[in-house]
Amino acid sequence: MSTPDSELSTQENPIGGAQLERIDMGQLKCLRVTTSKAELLVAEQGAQVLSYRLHGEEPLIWLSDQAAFESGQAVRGGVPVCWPWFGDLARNPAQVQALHTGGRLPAHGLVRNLDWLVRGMTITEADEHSGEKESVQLEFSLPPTDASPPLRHLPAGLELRLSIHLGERLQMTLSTRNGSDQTVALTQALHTYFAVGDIHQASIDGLEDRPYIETLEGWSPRRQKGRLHITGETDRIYHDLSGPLVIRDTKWGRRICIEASGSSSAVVWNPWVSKARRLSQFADDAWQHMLCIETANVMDDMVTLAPGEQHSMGVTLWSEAMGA
Ligand SMILES: O=P(O)(O)OC[C@H]1O[C@@H](O)[C@H](O)[C@@H](O)[C@@H]1O
Repeated sequence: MSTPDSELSTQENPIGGAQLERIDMGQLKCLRVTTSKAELLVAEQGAQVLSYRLHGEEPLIWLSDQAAFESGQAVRGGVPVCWPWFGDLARNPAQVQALHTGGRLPAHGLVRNLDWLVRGMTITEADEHSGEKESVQLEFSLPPTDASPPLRHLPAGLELRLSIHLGERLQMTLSTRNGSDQTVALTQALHTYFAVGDIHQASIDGLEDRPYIETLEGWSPRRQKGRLHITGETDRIYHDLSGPLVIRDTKWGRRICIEASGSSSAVVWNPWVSKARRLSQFADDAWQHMLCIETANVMDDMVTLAPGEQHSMGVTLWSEAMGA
């Protein structure tokens, strides 16, 4: 059965089974979802998933031990939403840059440290008669562009939503609708920080033979040879992706599977030793236990929307025991 928003108490779902609670983490209002299989924590600021773990297992999504839960500051870890540009605006296609001539132009766009609106929370209980599976659905939207000062330079009527579905797997879908009267070009990412037992024993399948941009060496074009092992600072933009990406984590004996839709590019990032020391909310040795694989629409994979058009980019995550 589904529980409409109004029936959800701020403590827990009185029906039992899956629970949804409102909690504060420092200055941030958060939603904590607990199902029979997993726990998920999401901040209303940035509609940022902060952590995700299956009960009894290591976290799938990494959250920094030094995370600051402060208003106006993106949290280090989880899944920050990068929109309507990814990374440094100056590195984006000319059509994307052309839309942003006023206001602040921070790395990764404008929305990861804004308060989003909670549009819906739905709990579906398992029902063996109907075959319904237990799940929780959260719906967030960005406030209208004219209601939030950092968004006022965007074309009026541009809308952004994030749907988060927690069932057997975690699914996130970022949808943009161009309700403005002009064509809009944007880049974006679901900047997922994955947790790994030991980066030296982790590798990524699914990038073999794919073209990529090596941002650490003059943004030069390269081609991936074989499976990717992370052996130093890594900051790459992969293109022409089609199948799932898989993190093989030998230390924790599991695979994390990442299936994207509406996206053919991904960013792979690990700061390694010296950049780790310069990062905010990041312990000096934290690089050993995280790996970002960011489901994206970047560079030639940017999204162009005529008035009235919409685009959705999604990612589904799950883990499997190695050898299974
Ligand atoms: O520190 P930030 O702004 O959250 O960015 C973290 C990293 O995000 C990655 O997406 C970029 O490719 C890196 O270059 C960057 O360092």
